[in-house]
Amino acid sequence: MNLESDLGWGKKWPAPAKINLMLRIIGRRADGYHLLQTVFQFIELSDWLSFYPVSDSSVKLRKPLLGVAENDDLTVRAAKLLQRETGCRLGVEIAVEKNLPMGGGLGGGSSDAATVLLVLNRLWGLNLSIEQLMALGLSLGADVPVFVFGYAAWGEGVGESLTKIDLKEQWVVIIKPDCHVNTKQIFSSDNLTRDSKSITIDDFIAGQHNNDCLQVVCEAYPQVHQALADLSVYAEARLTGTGACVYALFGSEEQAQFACQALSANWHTYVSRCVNESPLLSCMKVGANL
Ligand SMILES: C[C@](O)(CO)[C@H](O)COP(=O)(O)OP(=O)(O)OC[C@H]1O[C@@H](n2ccc(N)nc2=O)[C@H](O)[C@@H]1O
Ligand SMILES: Nc1ncnc2c1ncn2[C@@H]1O[C@H](COP(=O)(O)OP(=O)(O)OP(=O)(O)O)[C@@H](O)[C@H]1O
Repeated sequence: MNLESDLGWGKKWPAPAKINLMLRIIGRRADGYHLLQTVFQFIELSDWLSFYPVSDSSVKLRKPLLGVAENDDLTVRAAKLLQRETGCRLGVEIAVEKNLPMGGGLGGGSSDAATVLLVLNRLWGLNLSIEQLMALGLSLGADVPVFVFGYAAWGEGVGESLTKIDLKEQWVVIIKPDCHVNTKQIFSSDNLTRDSKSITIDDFIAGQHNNDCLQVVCEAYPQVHQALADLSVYAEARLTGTGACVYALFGSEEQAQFACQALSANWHTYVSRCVNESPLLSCMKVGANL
């Protein structure tokens, strides 16, 4: 193996999805962003990113995503942000294998950005700390910090104040209804609950799983309402983030596959495993021991 591949150039790095196990909106900041209480857990379902050296300081995508201009892509924005912040003059070509549905509430774009921050920090030899990368990530989107943090977390603030939490690692069945939910549109709704009472981690563990975006999302997107109804035949069905994906947790892979198979006649479904440590973090630990 040569030095380039030892470092991780050309290797495939995961950008896993997240689910929100509950989401409460407890206030709103002067800039319009909402103050949340949420619980993040990762799932193994991932996009995969590879990085290739280039001879100049350009940042480019091997193949831009359909419907996303190259310079708007969160991967490109993350790489350019790192260059700006550190003065790094190295460039990169990024290849993205996109598996996570866009506008699904699974945080795919945010996770792609976090993978770029963490992996290029290593490949470009920048030595930024996790805290510095989380702060940079926050400027790209409220969901980016948790993917840099790398552990299941109780999230507060706009989602950036994170406390590690150990959750049961169950199996998850996800339905992706045939619609893209625009996060900004949901957070702008006049009908959104913005004054939920704060709860504690113990309240969540005792069973408070509500998502304050649920009603507004279901009113705007009847498919999401129908997906929740169909999934709740098998287990408690919940919305992740602002949707559109809905999910249910199962104690075993067999139970999850059973529900998934029945639902897949009418819906686009996924089965995956919930994990407390981000698959990216697990991968980076292996890399660090080379
Ligand atoms: C719904 C969640 O996915 C839950 O994890 C996140 O809160 C959303 O995170 P995100 O998609 O990374 O959000 P951003 O890209 O930062 O913001 C998208 C839009 O959502 C709104 N937004 C987002 C997060 C937040 N705490 N309050 C907000 O009001 C803002 O209007 C913003 O214009
Ligand atoms: N690499 C990327 N992957 C996915 N979407 C991206 C990416 N870069 C930019 N975007 C834009 O971000 C939007 C949200 O995509 P994402 O997959 O993160 O959905 P989401 O999980 O619902 O997140 P959000 O809550 O931000 O809407 C997309 O519709 C797309 O326009």
